[in-house]
Amino acid sequence: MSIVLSCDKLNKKYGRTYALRDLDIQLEENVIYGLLGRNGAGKTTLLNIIAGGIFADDGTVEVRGKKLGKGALPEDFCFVGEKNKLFGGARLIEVLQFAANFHPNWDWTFAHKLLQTFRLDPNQKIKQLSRGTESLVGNLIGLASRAALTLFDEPVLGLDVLMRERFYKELLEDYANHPRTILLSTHLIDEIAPVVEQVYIIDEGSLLLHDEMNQIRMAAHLIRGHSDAVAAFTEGKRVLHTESYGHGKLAAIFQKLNDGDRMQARQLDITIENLTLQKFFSYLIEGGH
Ligand SMILES: Nc1ncnc2c1ncn2[C@@H]1O[C@H](COP(=O)(O)OP(=O)(O)OP(=O)(O)O)[C@@H](O)[C@H]1O
Repeated sequence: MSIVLSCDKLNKKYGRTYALRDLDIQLEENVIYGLLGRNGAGKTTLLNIIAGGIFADDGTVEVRGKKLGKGALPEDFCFVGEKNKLFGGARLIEVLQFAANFHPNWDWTFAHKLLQTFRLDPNQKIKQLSRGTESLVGNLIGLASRAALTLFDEPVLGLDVLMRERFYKELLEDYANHPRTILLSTHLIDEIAPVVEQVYIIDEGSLLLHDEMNQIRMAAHLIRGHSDAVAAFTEGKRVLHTESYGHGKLAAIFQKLNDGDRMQARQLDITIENLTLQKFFSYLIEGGH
């Protein structure tokens, strides 16, 4: 598969704080990625560097094998930022007409459908929109642009459940017909689990994990049983977190289990459950360094 975007050893410091530290990220063609990290992990900094809004102190960004110069934008690219800088005095339709000029694959039929789906009035002035509605305008542009590389920073922040669901549905349906590279940065981890194919998890500006969602699903487990049994079962496995209760213990592990492991679990009277992505993320951040 070909690489669309490659960030190599990105560093960005604000005073003494590292916003990014030796961060490597590679995005392949036609994959939906999740970019996960707690507050201040460096997600927005990374996206802003790719989008040319700020400069890295060190490291490179390459788009389709070509180094991105200072201030240059990737070709056929759309960045939907957390704070949309849309023109307050303009009407929504004017903003869409402006955006359409920048995106060679812009689809007006899809844009009009999204106006209805997101219940947006094309004649309304941007400054009259609520915060959530303004996010929807950004999301509409991100989807209708059909850019080969689309980055969304917290796209569902401030949206109600119905609109969040509509956004994910539209994204998945359109992606199925028009595959492209999409990266979604978000806090709402369990919500994006069914949407994304791969995740990058960053913490304190560094990469903690890059994996396919399917691999995570197959390897993230919660083990429960007698303390000695859990200790015996988890020996040699990657343990992210343990907790004791009475004579019992639970352990969060990140390890694919084979038939032998499952037989051992039965013999030791141990139960195995799948971890949600949210739980896996918390345990990984707390103890997985
Ligand atoms: N302009 C700035 N001046 C000083 N420090 C900054 C600036 N922008 C970001 N930082 C710091 O850099 C680090 C990374 O911030 P960033 O906004 O990239 O994180 P984030 O993962 O997007 O967080 P959130 O999910 O809360 O939006 C944080 O410690 C933040 O305080």
